[in-house]
Amino acid sequence: MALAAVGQFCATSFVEANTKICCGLIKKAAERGAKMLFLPEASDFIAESKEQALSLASNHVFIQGVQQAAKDANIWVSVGFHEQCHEDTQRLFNTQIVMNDNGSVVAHYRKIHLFDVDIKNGPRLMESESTIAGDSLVPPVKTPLGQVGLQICYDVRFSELSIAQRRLGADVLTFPSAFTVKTGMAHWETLLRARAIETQCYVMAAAQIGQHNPKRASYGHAMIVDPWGTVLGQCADTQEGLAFGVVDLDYLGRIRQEMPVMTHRRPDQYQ
Ligand SMILES: O=C(O)CNC(=O)[C@H](CS)NC(=O)CCC(=O)C(=O)O
Repeated sequence: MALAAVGQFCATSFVEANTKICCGLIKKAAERGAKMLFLPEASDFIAESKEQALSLASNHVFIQGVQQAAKDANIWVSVGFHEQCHEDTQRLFNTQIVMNDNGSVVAHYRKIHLFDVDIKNGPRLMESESTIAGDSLVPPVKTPLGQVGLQICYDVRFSELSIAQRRLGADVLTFPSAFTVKTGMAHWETLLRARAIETQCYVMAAAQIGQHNPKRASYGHAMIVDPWGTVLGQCADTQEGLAFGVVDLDYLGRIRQEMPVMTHRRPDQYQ
């Protein structure tokens, strides 16, 4: 059994300020006894324009700061950030990394589903204009919580990816996010709990919250869901903070044994 934490805050275009907030959350999570902390998607910054994002991504203080904080606090950390691409200098990857309690990166995933949507009365976001889609599913990585499968935000809507992670051995699914307020109100908790229930995995959903800039706001409600679909912890509605939950792999094993949905699947019928 190990304690996990998810973080929630409002990133702006000030990379140093965002770094400081993340390092503070890392320290607090470790002081409370968490073995691993999950931070949101795009924790390094939320930019106001594509041009600003490209210029901010050249600043490497964020990852270095988070690595040092993880090492100092002796805690594993998952975090989302914008990653530069050497072949394409006009777009960035939307990336999640997992680092161990020494600050060394042990897993690296680039978001494969891009959020290109245009909803009546907002939001309209065209992620592919500024982001390069990743092209590989990353096998789960061994952590103090168990095997953690990496996905990001909008990926949560594509259940095939979660099923694939479960097949590869995931105990925990992670969705660092910056959900829009409108889609978050309608879908966020339902999607996360559905992924937890159908895969029988813990779900760690760190989230951005609040008004990042005049054009952009996020829903928040960072939460931890257990493999039965119970919400173990959820961040307060309006502020920066942490939520905690115990990951119990014996409980997870019992749920999988009592209702072995993975062995009941009939891919012969669905494909
Ligand atoms: O823009 C950045 O810098 C970081 N990237 C994001 O915040 C991404 C792309 S715009 N947001 C989402 O995927 C929201 C998904 C969502 O809200 C839903 O699925 O309903």
